[in-house]
Amino acid sequence: MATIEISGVSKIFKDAKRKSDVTALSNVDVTVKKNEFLCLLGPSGCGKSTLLNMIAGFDKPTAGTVKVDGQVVEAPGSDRGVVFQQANLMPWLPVWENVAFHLKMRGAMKAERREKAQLYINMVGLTGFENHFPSELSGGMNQRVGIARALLMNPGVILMDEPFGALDEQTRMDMQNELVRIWEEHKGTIVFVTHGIDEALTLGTHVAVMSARPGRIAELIHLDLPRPRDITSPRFNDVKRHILDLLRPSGAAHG
Ligand SMILES: Nc1ncnc2c1ncn2[C@@H]1O[C@H](COP(=O)(O)OP(=O)(O)OP(=O)(O)O)[C@@H](O)[C@H]1O
Repeated sequence: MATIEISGVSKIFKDAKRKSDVTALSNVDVTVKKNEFLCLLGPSGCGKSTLLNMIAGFDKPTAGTVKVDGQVVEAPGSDRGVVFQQANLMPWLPVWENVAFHLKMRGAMKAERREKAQLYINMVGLTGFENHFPSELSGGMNQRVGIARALLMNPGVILMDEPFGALDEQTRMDMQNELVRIWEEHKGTIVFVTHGIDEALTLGTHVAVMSARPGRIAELIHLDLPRPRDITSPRFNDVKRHILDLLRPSGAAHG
């Protein structure tokens, strides 16, 4: 069964101040199967975050439906973990308490929280930093904490909105490799928003190339490339060239 089914989804934002509406998404259909890794790729403003927010349950479509495991999404839920561009950690809590935060909300005892947190801290490569505070860690490490926090609830779906966008190039590449390793180990369905073509091609099993105004899926590409992905390989560059064509305004119009 498909994990995520997006059918005929449109989103219109009412702009009362300017008396004009913004059609952020128009008639989007995408299906993401269990354990697939879908990258939403497209230019700024094409509606990537809007689509992700609707899967997360932060917002609702104007038309169409978003289903996760057959249920229409009405609100956020622990079956979907979300990682944003900024980790949004609680600065007054040490790493392990941030990672186990949702468990605390559920009333879990300290010993259980500490034990569970350690599993996921180890998984994201932060062993030894359990008692550090967010301000004592680098941006990349803070993002690892955010990823560990999302993984801890063992959600079937992880939604990531440009999680490595604020990191330097080297850290971003390290984090991409880490994420693929975690995904291969942990499994689960991932939807990952990016405007980096190399990032999408390094990570995904699929890339949904989006075009702007109004946002729609120009093409859903299945990435049949071996892992680890070699960004210098001819096949990688063939797909990259095809995506660049799709993203050109004329290509998108015909896509
Ligand atoms: N709450 C809102 N109210 C009004 N318009 C909005 C709102 N949220 C998004 N939009 C508009 O919808 C369109 C899509 O925005 P969205 O943030 O989803 O794009 P994006 O592809 O994620 O962009 P970026 O890559 O720059 O983050 C944009 O034109 C944006 O201005």
